[in-house]
Amino acid sequence: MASADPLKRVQLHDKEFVPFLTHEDIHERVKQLGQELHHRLAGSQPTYLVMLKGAFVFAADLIRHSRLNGEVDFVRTSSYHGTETEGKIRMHLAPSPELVAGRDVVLIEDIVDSGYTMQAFLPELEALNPKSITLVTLLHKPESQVVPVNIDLVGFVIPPHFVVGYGLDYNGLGRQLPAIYQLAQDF
Ligand SMILES: O=P(O)(O)OC[C@H]1O[C@H](OP(=O)(O)OP(=O)(O)O)[C@H](O)[C@@H]1O
Ligand code: HPA
Ligand SMILES: [Mg+2]
Repeated sequence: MASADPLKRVQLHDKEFVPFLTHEDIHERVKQLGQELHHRLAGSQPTYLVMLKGAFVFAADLIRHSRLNGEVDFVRTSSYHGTETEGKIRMHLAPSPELVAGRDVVLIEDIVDSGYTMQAFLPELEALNPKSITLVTLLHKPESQVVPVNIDLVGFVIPPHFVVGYGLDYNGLGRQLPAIYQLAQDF
């Protein structure tokens, strides 16, 4: 995994972030994940369920690389204030039941960190009776995970530092960055 230029730090609100994964690292891995999805779900017309807001950039790339003729739907939850989860998951937008019932659902997350979001959301999704659920996350922080989550595909296993970019935010900022950065004060 190539490391990004250490000189290009970014400032978001009160915090500084240092490069961690380059756009090229991410692009290469997302392409592989798309190909893996293509093989796993060959012959299916899945529903891609995108967890807003964080997963919108990853999902846009992953869906195109998977080359499967599926439908897209969106879910929106939130729980983070600054760099910490509040532990309480708020549901702002629920999935469309008709796009889940009897369908192969590809649930697209940007990150599984504490696991609280998936712990709260997966039972709600299962209650809508999908044919199958394939959980894909770009990033996974196993050392930060508090509750167990069954993840089917992981882009990068990363250390327990707060990250931004490629859809992920710090208090709303940083989602537009093409690369991924880690919180500088963690080093
Ligand atoms: O495993 P967890 O500790 O629950 O963290 C993962 C969740 O946290 C982030 O969402 P957030 O609540 O920040 O909302 P956002 O996607 O709108 O930024 C991220 O997008 C995941 O959905
Ligand atoms: O490290 C993170 N960065 C941004 N959002 C997040 N949501 C959970 N963990 C993170
Ligand atoms: Mg967030």
